[in-house]
Amino acid sequence: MEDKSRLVAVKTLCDIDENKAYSNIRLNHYFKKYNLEQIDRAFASEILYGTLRWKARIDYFIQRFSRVKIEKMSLWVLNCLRIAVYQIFFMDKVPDFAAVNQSVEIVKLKDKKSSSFVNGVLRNILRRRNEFDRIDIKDDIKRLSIEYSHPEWYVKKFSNELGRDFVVDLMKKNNLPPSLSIRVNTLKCTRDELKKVLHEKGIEVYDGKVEESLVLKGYGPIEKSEEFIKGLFTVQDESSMLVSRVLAPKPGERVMDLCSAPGGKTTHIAQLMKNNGEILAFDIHEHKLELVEQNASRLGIDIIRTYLKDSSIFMKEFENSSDRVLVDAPCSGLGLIRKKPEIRWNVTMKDIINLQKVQYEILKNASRYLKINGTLVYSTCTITHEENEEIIKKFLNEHDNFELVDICFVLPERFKVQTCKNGYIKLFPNMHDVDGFFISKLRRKW
Ligand SMILES: C[S@@+](CC[C@H](N)C(=O)[O-])C[C@H]1O[C@@H](n2cnc3c(N)ncnc32)[C@H](O)[C@@H]1O
Repeated sequence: MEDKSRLVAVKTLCDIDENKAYSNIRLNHYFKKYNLEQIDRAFASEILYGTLRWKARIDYFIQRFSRVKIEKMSLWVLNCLRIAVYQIFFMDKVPDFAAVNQSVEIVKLKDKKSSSFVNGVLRNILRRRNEFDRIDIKDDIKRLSIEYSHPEWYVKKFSNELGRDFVVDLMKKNNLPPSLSIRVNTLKCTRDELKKVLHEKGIEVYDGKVEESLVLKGYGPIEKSEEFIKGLFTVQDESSMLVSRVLAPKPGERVMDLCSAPGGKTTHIAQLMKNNGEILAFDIHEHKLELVEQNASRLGIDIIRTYLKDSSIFMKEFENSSDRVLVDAPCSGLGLIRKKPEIRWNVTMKDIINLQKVQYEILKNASRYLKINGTLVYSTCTITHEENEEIIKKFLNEHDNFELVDICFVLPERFKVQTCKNGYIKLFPNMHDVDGFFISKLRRKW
């Protein structure tokens, strides 16, 4: 089997469909297993992420040309069809015959007798390729769901909450691969210094919207670069960088980060504290806490102590002890659809409702670890009001010793939306060109 890239894409797609696996983790697993070169990794990633993004649209088209219902196909067969359709309609440089033949070859690896079926459907599709844009659905929500390849519940929910035009714009943005932002490790160098070094290496690099961010275009495997290994930067989205800025920790303070892994914000907090003070970093997963430690060590940070704990259970020993507490809560992740397109297919409304419970418990506990006048930041990488505004509203109803605090002055101009003076912001990829995020800041009054 020559074509390992496409094979890796099909295997990863099947893992995601079968086990709700994370795309990046499975992809890396197969990259190593099949020993893929950089160029093949890039090709596999493009096919995988593109297919995931356009899955509903691709499936709709496949169904039109197949007598067998999609639900009746094996995942192996279906994903071989999907990647071929993606290549035919979304990748200019792939010849049709290569897309078709390679999928037929991959099907044979597991299911020889289905190869003629796959060949037939794909040849049919090629003959009537001009019909790809035809969507014969009257219902507006259902049609948008196919046209922009998002689940119906998503289109319905956010059309109601944010308006139809906004959601169309959001879905368009969700379907575009984002640029890569990195956070300069200001403990080791300045933004200008790192920019110069990367520029000299031929990387297209620009100042980002946050003080310590750089945005890279057309980058390679940046995490293998000498600068990364030396700890001069961390890969982090700009909206995520704003969280630690809103927390605004100072050198010498004690900060608790209750959901810390893999440490993006924890290490940023350490940076803002000039590696002076104390950060207690909690998480429920041991293997993820190891990442916090590895990241801290690479970045030259030594004020972080990790704790394997369930933050939804109150820890009496930390009561009234901290200047600042961060709750970067586990959430549905719907703000990250650009980077992890599978999230849209894996999350359900039931998940969102279930997450509310743990989010609220962690926030409630967090409030008890603060000293009087202490700062509490609650953030998520999702855009649902259930996991954001509703949590804060309930918290304030039950905690009259807390108030929301104006955060406008810490935000770069571009992010100053109306609500920031009321103590919170919600960021959207289509409005702010960053991951979708919610950030709120509270103060303990007494
Ligand atoms: C949004 S991620 C945190 C990202 C992290 N703050 C960063 O910037 O790199 C949420 C984290 O919460 C952890 N988590 C989930 N439930 C938890 C719980 N009950 N107690 C502590 N951590 C939990 C997850 O393992 C995950 O690492």
